[in-house]
Amino acid sequence: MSKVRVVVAGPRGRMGNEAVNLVKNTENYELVAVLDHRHGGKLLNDIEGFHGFSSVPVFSNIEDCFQNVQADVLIDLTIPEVGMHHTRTALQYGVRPVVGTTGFTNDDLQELENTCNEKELGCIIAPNFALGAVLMMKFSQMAGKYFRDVEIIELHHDQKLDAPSGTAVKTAEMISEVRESKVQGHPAEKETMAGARGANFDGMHIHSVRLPGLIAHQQVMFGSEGQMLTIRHDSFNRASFMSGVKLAVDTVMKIDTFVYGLENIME
Ligand SMILES: NC(=O)C1=CN([C@@H]2O[C@H](COP(=O)(O)OP(=O)(O)OC[C@H]3O[C@@H](n4cnc5c(N)ncnc54)[C@H](O)[C@@H]3O)[C@@H](O)[C@H]2O)C=CC1
Ligand SMILES: O=C(O)C1=N[C@H](C(=O)O)C[C@H](O)C1
Repeated sequence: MSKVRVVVAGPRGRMGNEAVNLVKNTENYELVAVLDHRHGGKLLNDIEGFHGFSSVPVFSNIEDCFQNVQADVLIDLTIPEVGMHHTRTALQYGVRPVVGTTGFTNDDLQELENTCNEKELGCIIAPNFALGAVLMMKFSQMAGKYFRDVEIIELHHDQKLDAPSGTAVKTAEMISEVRESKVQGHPAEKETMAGARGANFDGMHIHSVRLPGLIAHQQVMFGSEGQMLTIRHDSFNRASFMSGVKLAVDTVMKIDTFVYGLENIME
């Protein structure tokens, strides 16, 4: 069986670094290139912290990359604007994107879905690759059918750029598919300090906590008369995301559609 040829975008990042090691340590994967805006023209081996990658070229321009290297899958773990450009370009070159980068807009997602349909090419966008987090979202969706009052509290490290997290947005979207709409709290509720009630998604509130020491955590709280249900997931390291990245890479090779959320491919 031929190997899956993978390009990783963002190799020096916290997630990109884990993804490079995942590809390196997976027998039927081959790391054919990386995309890094600072080190184009080098070999990955020449970048501090990477050893044993003497045959892996670094590109700063994705077009150059796909014109020079044959790839099957792009794993993108960068920032939203760059991730969107990478994903669009990968699809144009027939390379299947697996995207963990968060912060894409609904318009971005719609555009990518349209392109995938047009090209009949697989693409997986997953706001969270941790299988436990995906279950946390699914369990929250189940609960949302019975509890209309929901507060989502996501907690992350203080280097995170986007708020609320992609996971919190996806959780709210999934709950709102089954929850009867409700504006929560007192009808006359007034914030005496802006932001006190967090972001508002269909009447549900989302609160973003940022602290050094945290990695990625979320709890979804459901309240009702005389009872409360809390569903919580914690990622204590970035390795927690890698089994989901592998599932996505393996799956994207077999599909020709657009998938938003790992829950759609977990059996
Ligand atoms: N789906 C999931 O399970 C997870 C998703 N994430 C998301 O993945 C993304 C990366 O997260 P981290 O690795 O923690 O961030 P990080 O800050 O450690 O890494 C960001 C990467 O983007 C690259 N980058 C930054 N600006 C760039 C530019 N202008 N052009 C090209 N590359 C650029 C950096 O070189 C770096 O490699 C974020 O969007 C984050 O929300 C993070 C953890 C899990
Ligand atoms: O930036 C992070 O760290 C994470 N980002 C993703 C998100 O925005 O949901 C996934 C996970 O929570 C870690």
